[in-house]
Amino acid sequence: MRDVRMRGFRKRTSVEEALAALVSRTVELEAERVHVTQASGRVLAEDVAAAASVPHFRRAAMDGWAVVGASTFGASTYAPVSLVLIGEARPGRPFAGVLRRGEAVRITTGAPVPEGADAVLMAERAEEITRGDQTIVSVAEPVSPGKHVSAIGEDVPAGTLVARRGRKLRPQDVGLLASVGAGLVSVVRRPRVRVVITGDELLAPGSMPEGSCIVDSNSVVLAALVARDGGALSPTVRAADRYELVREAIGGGDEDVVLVSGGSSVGPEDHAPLALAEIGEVTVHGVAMRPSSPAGFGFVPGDGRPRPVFLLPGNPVSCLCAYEFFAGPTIRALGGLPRAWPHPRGKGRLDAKIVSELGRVDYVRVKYDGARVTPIMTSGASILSSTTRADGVVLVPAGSEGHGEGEEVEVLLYD
Ligand SMILES: Nc1nc2c(c(=O)[nH]1)N[C@H]1C(S)=C(S)[C@@H](COP(=O)(O)OP(=O)(O)OC[C@H]3O[C@@H](n4cnc5c(N)ncnc54)[C@H](O)[C@@H]3O)O[C@H]1N2
Ligand code: MOO
Repeated sequence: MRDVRMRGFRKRTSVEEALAALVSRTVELEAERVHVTQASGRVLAEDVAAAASVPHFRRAAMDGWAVVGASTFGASTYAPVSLVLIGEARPGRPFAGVLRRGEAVRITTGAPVPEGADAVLMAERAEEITRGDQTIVSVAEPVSPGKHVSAIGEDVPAGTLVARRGRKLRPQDVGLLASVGAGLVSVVRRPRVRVVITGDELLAPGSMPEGSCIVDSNSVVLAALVARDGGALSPTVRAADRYELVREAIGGGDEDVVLVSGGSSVGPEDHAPLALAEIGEVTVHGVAMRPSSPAGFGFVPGDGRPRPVFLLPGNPVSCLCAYEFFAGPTIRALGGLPRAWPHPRGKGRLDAKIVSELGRVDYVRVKYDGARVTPIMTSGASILSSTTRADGVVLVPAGSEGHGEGEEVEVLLYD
């Protein structure tokens, strides 16, 4: 690779071209089977059909008595109908016999409705009276057949498709999968991600900034972003600004994705691009975007597939921005999720213009109140607080020189 250090970038790749190079070389990982109790948040790798109906028996929807509806017809407070109580049904403890007209079985919600019964009379609509050695259910109101009886498959009939391949399973999805009898579920393997933090000046998160050292914030941001995108993070690797150490940190390990923070640019200590070129390939270095123009990526050989390595500029906003444009979509795609930015979107009118350059994509931090979009002025790539003051970002496409005051724009919201 041509060493661009201290010479600068002659040509920058467009965001579009850079993304295309990633799309063509990063495909969904293989599936693995996990227990349904561990499947929330995972992406289904296969369609799942219900192996069993829910419910798989006729189920009482109310507490009361199971009856033959027709035997209560004509009942009123003045002329109650008497039914003979012949037993009890509880959830998990069904009534074993067959119920006939004129009979009642005490039943609680969730219990199987006895054979012969076709309705459940609510507890409020009748009362039990002891008459001799019999218990009589005195019914003051008729109940129609079918009332308060959940049919087999009312919730899910057996054989129904309950979740499609590609779905990111939500808590209620895994609940439904469990209820139809799913045990092991086939999900897309989570991409394993290695974060390499370079920089002699960096102290581990949790430290107090001191002397000429600053606290590494990029690994904290990246860890949260990787988790958001479904990646499984390995322990952070810290490399001092020495070529061999950076090369070892990038090449070591067997993670599916490597994120390298810092040392991406053209200074004498910016070893990451050269190290990547030595152990693999630099596909893109220098992108027509702001911030993050020194961003890049390439591939190192992996077990059966090339593993993408992302060069994320050290400046905190640039690091976040390069992740969002390139690493995030790739990690999501490897894990079976859409590449598209996961941010909720809003629309609003700019109350100040945004100036960009033709051919360059801009990542502009803005405040957004649901209607007005205000670009944040102090917005250098080293100003991480510009992203915490912002509610979201406006992306200015390469084909635009910016947006005028009053123009309607789309905002990608940070939460
Ligand atoms: N001659 C040129 N110089 C620079 C260019 C250029 O095109 N030509 N690009 C500038 C831009 S833009 C950026 S961005 C930076 C990116 O450089 P590096 O990726 O090599 O980043 P570093 O030099 O390592 O660090 C930059 C800055 O960020 C701080 N930093 C680094 N890592 C972290 C971290 N983990 N947490 C918090 N802050 C971090 C570091 O201390 C520096 O202040 O290059 C410009 N130069
Ligand atoms: O692109 Mo640098 O990423 O502006 O600070």
